[in-house]
Amino acid sequence: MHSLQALYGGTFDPVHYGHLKPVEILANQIGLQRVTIMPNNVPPHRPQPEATPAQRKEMLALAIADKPLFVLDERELRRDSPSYTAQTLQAWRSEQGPEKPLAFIIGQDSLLNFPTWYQYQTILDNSHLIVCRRPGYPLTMKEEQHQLWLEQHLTYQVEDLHNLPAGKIYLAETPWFDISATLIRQRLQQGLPCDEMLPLPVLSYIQQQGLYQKSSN
Ligand SMILES: Nc1ncnc2c1ncn2[C@@H]1O[C@H](COP(=O)(O)OP(=O)(O)OP(=O)(O)O)[C@@H](O)[C@H]1O
Ligand SMILES: O=C(O)c1ccc[n+]([C@@H]2O[C@H](COP(=O)([O-])O)[C@@H](O)[C@H]2O)c1
Repeated sequence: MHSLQALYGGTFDPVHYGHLKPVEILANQIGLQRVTIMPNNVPPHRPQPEATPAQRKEMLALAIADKPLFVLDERELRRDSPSYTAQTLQAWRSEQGPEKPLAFIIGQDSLLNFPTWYQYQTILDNSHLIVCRRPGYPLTMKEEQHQLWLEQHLTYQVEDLHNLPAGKIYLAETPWFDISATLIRQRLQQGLPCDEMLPLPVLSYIQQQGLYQKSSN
């Protein structure tokens, strides 16, 4: 019996409840024992984050310290080249063997941009995609060919994620959390409170490090 392993990649500049809460709920819904959080080093499709890799890693460590569901994976932090998910998942698949069910978790906004990712079609050869809902983003792909691609891979059966090694896309029914790292960076820069948006130890660390104070957004 192979248990489903899930990887959750992101820039996490900073990590917030919009990352953590949907995935905790998802884990309960579909029976995930463990979620591996993987911060990228060089995000492929966006400017370099404001916080350093070490600071983003430390914020994640603080955020998950009391959450045994999550473990941290530093593999992308150790690479100086762009953190292409296709390459990371290829390596992960080689380590885990061909039978193990593997999944990569993303938010709805990432699904919409997914066809622009490096070698995106190979990602489903190595893992499933699990998509969490996010307010403000449509449920359908911008281009018809990508909508067709999505529909070809969609499953509504949680069992498929546990029984097949890869290849399915599952749109999870997680609640909306209207939080983004951009909003947090902007609010901090304006001196507005963010207590409801991210764990207190992360907020204290941000203040202690003097992060997100200049107007870089
Ligand atoms: N509020 C949210 N609800 C659901 N998924 C989210 C949410 N925020 C982020 N995600 C997902 O988490 C992953 C990592 O996101 P990321 O670290 O870029 O956070 P972000 O808040 O989108 O950052 P930024 O505002 O800097 O672009 C992505 O797959 C993204 O879709
Ligand atoms: O491989 C790619 O081309 C690619 C393009 C955009 C994003 N990703 C990955 O998707 C995850 C979420 O990205 P982001 O930018 O929303 O933090 C993170 O692990 C990124 O490395 C990957």
